[in-house]
Amino acid sequence: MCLRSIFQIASRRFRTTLVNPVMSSKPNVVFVLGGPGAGKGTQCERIVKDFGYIHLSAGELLRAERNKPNSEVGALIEKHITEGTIVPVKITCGLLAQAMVETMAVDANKNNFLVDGFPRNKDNLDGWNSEMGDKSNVRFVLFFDCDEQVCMNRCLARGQAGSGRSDDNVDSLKKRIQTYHDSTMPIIDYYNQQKLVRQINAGRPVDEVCLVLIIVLYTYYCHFTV
Ligand SMILES: Nc1ncnc2c1ncn2[C@@H]1O[C@H](COP(=O)(O)OP(=O)(O)OP(=O)(O)O)[C@@H](O)[C@H]1O
Ligand SMILES: O=c1ccn([C@@H]2O[C@H](COP(=O)(O)O)[C@@H](O)[C@H]2O)c(=O)[nH]1
Repeated sequence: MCLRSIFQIASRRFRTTLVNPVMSSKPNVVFVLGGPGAGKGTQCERIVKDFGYIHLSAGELLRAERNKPNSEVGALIEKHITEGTIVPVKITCGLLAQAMVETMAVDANKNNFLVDGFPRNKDNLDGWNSEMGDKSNVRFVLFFDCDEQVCMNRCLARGQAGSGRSDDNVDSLKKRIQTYHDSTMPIIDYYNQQKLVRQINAGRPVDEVCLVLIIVLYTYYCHFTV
Protein backbone atom coordinates (compact mmCIF):
# COMPACT_ATOMS: atom_id res chain seq x y z
CA MET A 1 0.00 0.00 0.00
CA CYS A 2 1.46 3.40 -0.96
CA LEU A 3 2.10 6.17 1.55
CA ARG A 4 -0.68 8.32 0.07
CA SER A 5 -3.25 5.57 0.71
CA ILE A 6 -2.07 5.22 4.30
CA PHE A 7 -2.49 9.00 4.75
CA GLN A 8 -5.99 8.88 3.33
CA ILE A 9 -7.19 5.97 5.43
CA ALA A 10 -5.62 7.34 8.60
CA SER A 11 -6.86 10.88 8.01
CA ARG A 12 -10.46 9.80 7.43
CA ARG A 13 -10.45 7.87 10.69
CA PHE A 14 -8.48 10.57 12.43
CA ARG A 15 -10.89 13.37 11.56
CA THR A 16 -13.72 11.49 13.26
CA THR A 17 -11.72 10.84 16.40
CA LEU A 18 -10.40 14.38 16.47
CA VAL A 19 -13.75 16.06 16.12
CA ASN A 20 -15.89 13.93 18.44
CA PRO A 21 -14.11 12.87 21.62
CA VAL A 22 -12.10 16.03 22.17
CA MET A 23 -14.95 18.35 21.28
CA SER A 24 -14.56 21.53 23.23
CA SER A 25 -15.40 25.21 22.94
CA LYS A 26 -11.84 25.89 23.99
CA PRO A 27 -9.02 25.55 21.50
CA ASN A 28 -7.23 22.19 21.60
CA VAL A 29 -3.52 22.87 21.37
CA VAL A 30 -0.64 20.65 20.32
CA PHE A 31 2.70 22.36 20.83
CA VAL A 32 5.38 21.54 18.25
CA LEU A 33 8.95 21.96 19.46
CA GLY A 34 12.43 21.13 18.20
CA GLY A 35 15.59 22.83 17.00
CA PRO A 36 15.74 25.37 14.18
CA GLY A 37 15.36 23.46 10.91
CA ALA A 38 14.17 20.26 12.57
CA GLY A 39 11.26 20.26 10.10
CA LYS A 40 8.42 21.48 12.32
CA GLY A 41 6.89 23.74 9.71
CA THR A 42 7.24 21.19 6.91
CA GLN A 43 5.47 18.46 8.89
CA CYS A 44 2.81 20.78 10.32
CA GLU A 45 1.81 21.75 6.78
CA ARG A 46 1.37 18.08 5.93
CA ILE A 47 -0.76 17.43 8.98
CA VAL A 48 -2.90 20.45 8.19
CA LYS A 49 -3.48 19.12 4.71
CA ASP A 50 -4.29 15.57 5.69
CA PHE A 51 -5.90 15.94 9.09
CA GLY A 52 -7.54 19.34 9.19
CA TYR A 53 -5.50 21.00 11.91
CA ILE A 54 -4.91 24.74 11.93
CA HIS A 55 -1.18 25.47 11.84
CA LEU A 56 -0.03 28.51 13.79
CA SER A 57 3.70 29.17 13.53
CA ALA A 58 4.75 31.55 16.30
CA GLY A 59 7.79 32.56 14.20
CA GLU A 60 5.59 33.32 11.17
CA LEU A 61 3.18 35.37 13.27
CA LEU A 62 6.12 37.36 14.65
CA ARG A 63 7.59 37.92 11.19
CA ALA A 64 4.20 39.10 9.91
CA GLU A 65 3.88 41.53 12.83
CA ARG A 66 7.45 42.76 12.22
CA ASN A 67 6.61 43.42 8.56
CA LYS A 68 3.68 45.73 9.36
CA PRO A 69 4.86 49.25 8.57
CA ASN A 70 3.31 50.76 11.72
CA SER A 71 4.08 47.97 14.18
CA GLU A 72 5.23 49.34 17.54
CA VAL A 73 7.09 46.11 18.25
CA GLY A 74 8.51 45.38 14.78
CA ALA A 75 12.04 46.56 15.56
CA LEU A 76 12.09 44.68 18.85
CA ILE A 77 10.95 41.48 17.12
CA GLU A 78 13.60 41.79 14.41
CA LYS A 79 16.34 42.30 17.01
CA HIS A 80 15.31 39.10 18.78
CA ILE A 81 15.07 37.17 15.51
CA THR A 82 18.56 38.08 14.29
CA GLU A 83 20.05 37.58 17.76
CA GLY A 84 18.32 34.22 18.11
CA THR A 85 16.74 35.30 21.38
CA ILE A 86 13.13 35.03 22.47
CA VAL A 87 10.52 37.74 22.04
CA PRO A 88 8.63 38.64 25.27
CA VAL A 89 5.64 36.36 25.77
CA LYS A 90 3.12 39.19 25.93
CA ILE A 91 3.73 39.82 22.23
CA THR A 92 3.84 36.18 21.06
CA CYS A 93 1.00 34.92 23.22
CA GLY A 94 -1.11 37.90 22.14
CA LEU A 95 -0.55 37.05 18.46
CA LEU A 96 -1.33 33.36 19.02
CA ALA A 97 -4.47 34.08 21.02
CA GLN A 98 -5.67 36.57 18.43
CA ALA A 99 -5.13 34.07 15.61
CA MET A 100 -7.09 31.41 17.51
CA VAL A 101 -9.96 33.74 18.28
CA GLU A 102 -10.16 34.92 14.67
CA THR A 103 -10.08 31.35 13.33
CA MET A 104 -12.79 30.13 15.70
CA ALA A 105 -14.94 33.22 15.06
CA VAL A 106 -15.17 32.17 11.41
CA ASP A 107 -15.82 28.50 12.21
CA ALA A 108 -16.16 27.31 15.82
CA ASN A 109 -15.30 23.76 14.74
CA LYS A 110 -11.83 24.88 13.70
CA ASN A 111 -10.49 24.57 17.21
CA ASN A 112 -7.60 22.14 16.80
CA PHE A 113 -4.33 24.01 16.59
CA LEU A 114 -0.75 22.98 15.97
CA VAL A 115 1.22 25.72 17.70
CA ASP A 116 4.64 25.53 16.07
CA GLY A 117 7.75 26.91 17.79
CA PHE A 118 6.20 27.89 21.12
CA PRO A 119 6.66 27.88 24.14
CA ARG A 120 10.39 28.39 23.80
CA ASN A 121 11.47 29.45 27.28
CA LYS A 122 10.20 29.86 30.84
CA ASP A 123 8.83 33.33 30.16
CA ASN A 124 6.77 31.82 27.28
CA LEU A 125 5.56 28.95 29.43
CA ASP A 126 4.59 31.11 32.40
CA GLY A 127 2.91 33.69 30.16
CA TRP A 128 0.94 31.03 28.31
CA ASN A 129 -0.15 29.32 31.52
CA SER A 130 -1.35 32.55 33.09
CA GLU A 131 -3.06 33.96 29.96
CA MET A 132 -4.25 30.79 28.19
CA GLY A 133 -4.06 28.04 30.82
CA ASP A 134 -7.80 28.19 31.57
CA LYS A 135 -8.82 29.14 28.06
CA SER A 136 -7.21 26.26 26.15
CA ASN A 137 -6.57 22.53 26.39
CA VAL A 138 -2.95 21.62 25.82
CA ARG A 139 -3.25 18.04 24.57
CA PHE A 140 0.40 17.09 24.10
CA VAL A 141 3.77 18.21 22.72
CA LEU A 142 5.39 16.96 19.53
CA PHE A 143 9.16 17.01 19.93
CA PHE A 144 11.12 16.94 16.67
CA ASP A 145 14.45 15.51 17.70
CA CYS A 146 17.16 16.29 15.17
CA ASP A 147 20.95 16.41 15.15
CA GLU A 148 22.32 19.94 15.55
CA GLN A 149 24.50 19.84 12.42
CA VAL A 150 21.61 18.48 10.34
CA CYS A 151 19.46 21.39 11.60
CA MET A 152 22.19 23.87 10.77
CA ASN A 153 22.66 22.48 7.24
CA ARG A 154 18.94 22.51 6.53
CA CYS A 155 18.57 26.14 7.59
CA LEU A 156 21.62 27.21 5.59
CA ALA A 157 20.25 25.40 2.53
CA ARG A 158 16.89 27.10 3.13
CA GLY A 159 18.66 30.47 3.22
CA GLN A 160 20.61 29.70 0.05
CA ALA A 161 17.38 28.67 -1.64
CA GLY A 162 16.06 32.19 -1.00
CA SER A 163 14.04 31.96 2.23
CA GLY A 164 14.70 35.67 2.77
CA ARG A 165 14.95 34.99 6.51
CA SER A 166 17.35 37.26 8.36
CA ASP A 167 18.28 34.37 10.67
CA ASP A 168 19.18 31.67 8.12
CA ASN A 169 22.90 32.44 8.39
CA VAL A 170 25.73 30.91 10.42
CA ASP A 171 25.93 33.71 13.03
CA SER A 172 22.21 33.72 13.84
CA LEU A 173 22.00 29.94 13.69
CA LYS A 174 24.72 29.46 16.29
CA LYS A 175 22.79 31.76 18.62
CA ARG A 176 19.45 30.09 17.83
CA ILE A 177 20.89 26.66 18.58
CA GLN A 178 22.37 27.94 21.85
CA THR A 179 19.00 29.42 22.84
CA TYR A 180 17.35 26.13 21.94
CA HIS A 181 19.68 24.20 24.25
CA ASP A 182 19.62 26.68 27.11
CA SER A 183 15.98 27.77 27.08
CA THR A 184 13.78 25.43 25.02
CA MET A 185 15.12 22.04 26.10
CA PRO A 186 14.09 22.74 29.73
CA ILE A 187 10.54 23.37 28.49
CA ILE A 188 10.54 20.04 26.63
CA ASP A 189 11.87 18.41 29.83
CA TYR A 190 9.08 20.08 31.80
CA TYR A 191 6.40 18.62 29.52
CA ASN A 192 8.23 15.30 29.45
CA GLN A 193 7.90 15.06 33.22
CA GLN A 194 4.17 15.45 32.71
CA LYS A 195 4.27 12.61 30.16
CA LEU A 196 2.98 14.94 27.46
CA VAL A 197 5.89 14.64 25.03
CA ARG A 198 5.72 12.55 21.85
CA GLN A 199 9.27 12.34 20.48
CA ILE A 200 9.90 11.98 16.76
CA ASN A 201 13.19 11.25 15.01
CA ALA A 202 13.23 14.25 12.68
CA GLY A 203 16.55 13.42 11.05
CA ARG A 204 14.90 11.00 8.61
CA PRO A 205 13.61 11.93 5.11
CA VAL A 206 10.41 14.02 5.02
CA ASP A 207 8.05 11.16 4.05
CA GLU A 208 9.42 8.88 6.78
CA VAL A 209 9.10 11.55 9.46
CA CYS A 210 5.56 12.19 8.27
CA LEU A 211 4.61 8.54 8.53
CA VAL A 212 5.94 8.30 12.09
CA LEU A 213 4.09 11.49 12.95
CA ILE A 214 0.83 10.08 11.63
CA ILE A 215 1.28 6.93 13.72
CA VAL A 216 2.01 9.02 16.82
CA LEU A 217 -1.05 11.22 16.29
CA TYR A 218 -3.30 8.33 15.42
CA THR A 219 -2.20 6.35 18.48
CA TYR A 220 -2.88 9.35 20.70
CA TYR A 221 -6.39 9.97 19.41
CA CYS A 222 -7.29 6.28 19.46
CA HIS A 223 -7.22 6.56 23.26
CA PHE A 224 -10.39 8.64 23.02
CA THR A 225 -12.35 6.07 21.07
CA VAL A 226 -11.65 2.86 22.97
N1 LIG B 1 13.06 15.51 7.00
C1 LIG B 1 13.69 16.43 6.25
N2 LIG B 1 14.74 16.09 5.50
C2 LIG B 1 15.40 17.00 4.75
N3 LIG B 1 15.05 18.32 4.68
C3 LIG B 1 14.01 18.72 5.43
C4 LIG B 1 13.27 17.81 6.25
N4 LIG B 1 12.30 18.49 6.86
C5 LIG B 1 12.42 19.77 6.48
N5 LIG B 1 13.43 19.91 5.60
C6 LIG B 1 13.90 21.14 4.98
O1 LIG B 1 14.67 21.81 5.98
C7 LIG B 1 14.36 23.20 6.01
C8 LIG B 1 13.80 23.55 7.39
O2 LIG B 1 12.54 22.92 7.52
P1 LIG B 1 11.36 23.63 8.31
O3 LIG B 1 11.22 25.05 7.88
O4 LIG B 1 10.18 22.76 8.22
O5 LIG B 1 11.98 23.57 9.79
P2 LIG B 1 11.50 24.28 11.11
O6 LIG B 1 11.76 23.34 12.21
O7 LIG B 1 10.10 24.79 10.96
O8 LIG B 1 12.52 25.49 11.14
P3 LIG B 1 12.50 26.87 11.95
O9 LIG B 1 12.32 26.55 13.39
O10 LIG B 1 13.83 27.44 11.66
O11 LIG B 1 11.38 27.69 11.38
C9 LIG B 1 13.40 23.45 4.88
O12 LIG B 1 14.13 23.92 3.76
C10 LIG B 1 12.79 22.09 4.60
O13 LIG B 1 12.42 21.93 3.25
O1 LIG C 1 7.58 31.74 20.18
C1 LIG C 1 8.50 32.26 19.53
C2 LIG C 1 8.78 31.89 18.20
C3 LIG C 1 9.80 32.51 17.53
N1 LIG C 1 10.52 33.48 18.12
C4 LIG C 1 11.60 34.18 17.39
O2 LIG C 1 11.50 33.98 15.99
C5 LIG C 1 12.66 33.29 15.52
C6 LIG C 1 12.30 32.37 14.40
O3 LIG C 1 11.39 31.39 14.87
P1 LIG C 1 11.09 30.08 14.00
O4 LIG C 1 10.23 29.21 14.84
O5 LIG C 1 12.40 29.45 13.71
O6 LIG C 1 10.40 30.54 12.77
C7 LIG C 1 13.25 32.63 16.76
O7 LIG C 1 14.65 32.36 16.65
C8 LIG C 1 12.97 33.69 17.82
O8 LIG C 1 13.87 34.77 17.75
C9 LIG C 1 10.25 33.86 19.41
O9 LIG C 1 10.90 34.74 19.98
N2 LIG C 1 9.23 33.23 20.08
